[in-house]
Formats: sequence, C-alpha cells, structure tokens
Amino acid sequence: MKVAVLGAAGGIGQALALLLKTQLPAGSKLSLYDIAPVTPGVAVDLSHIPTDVEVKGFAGQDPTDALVGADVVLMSAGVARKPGMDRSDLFNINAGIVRNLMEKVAVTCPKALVGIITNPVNTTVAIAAEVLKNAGVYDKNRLFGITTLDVIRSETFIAELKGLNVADVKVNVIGGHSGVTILPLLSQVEGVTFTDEEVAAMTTRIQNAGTEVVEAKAGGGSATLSMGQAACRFGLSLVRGLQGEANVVECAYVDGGSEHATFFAQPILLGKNGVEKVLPYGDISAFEANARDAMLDTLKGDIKLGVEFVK
Ligand SMILES: NC(=O)c1ccc[n+]([C@@H]2O[C@H](COP(=O)([O-])OP(=O)(O)OC[C@H]3O[C@@H](n4cnc5c(N)ncnc54)[C@H](O)[C@@H]3O)[C@@H](O)[C@H]2O)c1
Ligand SMILES: O=C(O)C[C@H](O)C(=O)O
Repeated sequence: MKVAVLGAAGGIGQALALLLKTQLPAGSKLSLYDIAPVTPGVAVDLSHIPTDVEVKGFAGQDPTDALVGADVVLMSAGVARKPGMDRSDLFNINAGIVRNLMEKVAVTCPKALVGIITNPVNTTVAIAAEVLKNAGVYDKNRLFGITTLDVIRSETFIAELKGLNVADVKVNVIGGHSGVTILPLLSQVEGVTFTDEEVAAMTTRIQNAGTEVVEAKAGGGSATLSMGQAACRFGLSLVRGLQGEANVVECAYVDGGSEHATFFAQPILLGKNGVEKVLPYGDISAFEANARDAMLDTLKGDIKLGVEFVK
C-alpha cells in the first residue's frame, strides 16, 4: 500500500506523516511531497522511527515522482487561514494549487483514492473533480473531501459536555466543511439528550471550531495537529477499505448522488474501490432539517465556484 501526502512539510502534513509512519500497515510505503526544500529531510527524520513503513521525500515543483504507484493521495498543500479570514478567502491561492496537483494525479495515479484537505474543501473538491473529468479519468467513488475533523470535534465536545467516554460517542456530520454547511446530527447521538439551547450552542461551537483554533493561534495558522489526527483516521480507513476490511464507515464530502447538492458530506461505506455505498444519514430533527435546507444555497455556490474555476 502506498500513501502519498502532498503538502507534507506543512503543519498538517508533518503531523499526518508522523501518524501514518507509526500506524500504516507493515510493508506500506509513505511518499512525502512539498514544494519546500526541507521535505526530503522530513522523510529522513521519520525514517529513523522503527516501523515497517518505508518513507521517501520529494521537493520541488513536480510531484510526479512522489505519486508514481500511489494507492492513496492525501492533499494538504496550500495556505491556511489567519484571524479575520474565512475559508473562502483561501480560494484565490489554493484553487490553482489543487488544480495543478490534480493534473499530475490524473496523469500519474488516476486510480488512486484522493482525499482533499486543502481549503475551501467545499470548492477544492469540485475543482479536483473537474480536473479529473477533463483528463477523462474521473471516478466519483475515488474522490473525497476530508471532513473528519468536524466528526472528531463533535465527538470530543459532546463527550466533554455530557461527561461521557469519548470512545463511546459516535456522530454523523453532514453537508460540507465551512460555517453553516457543517451540520452535526446531534439528535442521532445514542444515549444522549440535549436541550434545545444545548443543540443550538453545540452546533454553533462545532461550526466555529476552526475559527476557535485560528484565533487561539493568533496568526500562526489553523488546526494542524487535530487535523493530522483526523486525516490519519480517514486515510487509514481508506487503506482498510482497499485491503478488503468490512464495515469501514466514515463521513466524507463526496459526489454521492445526494438529492441536496452534487457534493454532500454524509456517511459512506468504504471498500476496494473507494466508496462502496453511500449510506443514508437517517432520521433528523426539525432543527437539523431546517439547518440542512438553509445551507444548500451556500454549498451549491461553493461548488459552482470550483466548477467554473476549471472550465
Ligand atoms: N479539511 C480540513 O478539515 C482542514 C483542517 C485544517 C486545515 N485545512 C487546510 O489545509 C491546508 C494546509 O494547512 P496547514 O496548516 O498544513 O498549512 P501549512 O502552511 O502549514 O502547510 C501547507 C504546506 O503546503 C505546501 N505547499 C504550498 N503550495 C504547494 C504546492 N503547490 N505543492 C506542494 N506543496 C505546497 C507549503 O510549502 C506548506 O508546507 C490549508 O488550506 C488549511 O486551510 C483543512
Ligand atoms: O478553519 C480552518 O481554516 C481550518 C480547518 O478548516 C478547520 O476546520 O480547522
């Protein structure tokens, strides 16, 4: 199994690479690419950790060598938010970065499962899809916007609020990955009841959690360590699916035939070809149905921006 991380010298990339080096199955290969010249050094550093995962690092303008033979590509290349910015403010720089990298993916490893971390995810995933379509290699089951950070935040915050063991808390988060498009389905959390006030406050906290980190880092970037953990969880789930493990389910932002929007985050069953099945997200409360319907214009606008950028 070969996993390539694009943006591997960055805050997320280095955390993710460390977690993958220690958690990928024995015999895996980890390929690190970034434009930053330090990247081969990051790989040498990681290679001294005694696990059976071979690490190679690549720097420069062309990711091709890092992508050859990749089964999974996780992309965090791009710029991060500073206080006062929205994720959509990253579009001007990150759209071109994602397009250029995806053009290389399309040629070098068109069958790889690709997980996009680079913001604004609602838009960059649409860009990635258009690039793959233009190259004639688009398979909607192999492209994912990684929204796992919203899931692990939900699990953490609910466990804290309700005094639960976080390992027992499972939450679906649907929609997209920014502001009102992040919708945790609190009504479905087993063994927990929330007052209306708690639902409103918890939903807002989860939607604003990225901004919470951006402000706390005071100009030093956005979530990197929690995102490294989230991307590792999702990347390992992709690998487990590829290896034929049964019942691997994650929420992700996919082109899954949703009635709501071309791309929509919801639970998916992962398998040997990526998305095995898009799962229904189940019954939701009136509050959640209203929030879902209210987000759709924003989400569709974000997607349109990505499609038009490539056209
Ligand atoms: N999906 C999510 O939930 C989520 C969570 C946190 C952050 N993010 C996003 O992830 C991205 C990365 O965040 P970060 O904190 O790691 O930023 P960072 O600045 O620490 O790292 C980004 C890395 O990308 C590299 N890079 C830039 N252009 C490149 C290119 N063309 N090819 C290869 N590498 C390139 C940079 O050299 C840098 O090492 C940001 O867009 C951020 O908003 C997404
Ligand atoms: O908020 C950001 O800009 C980064 C990321 O999308 C997050 O949710 O932490």
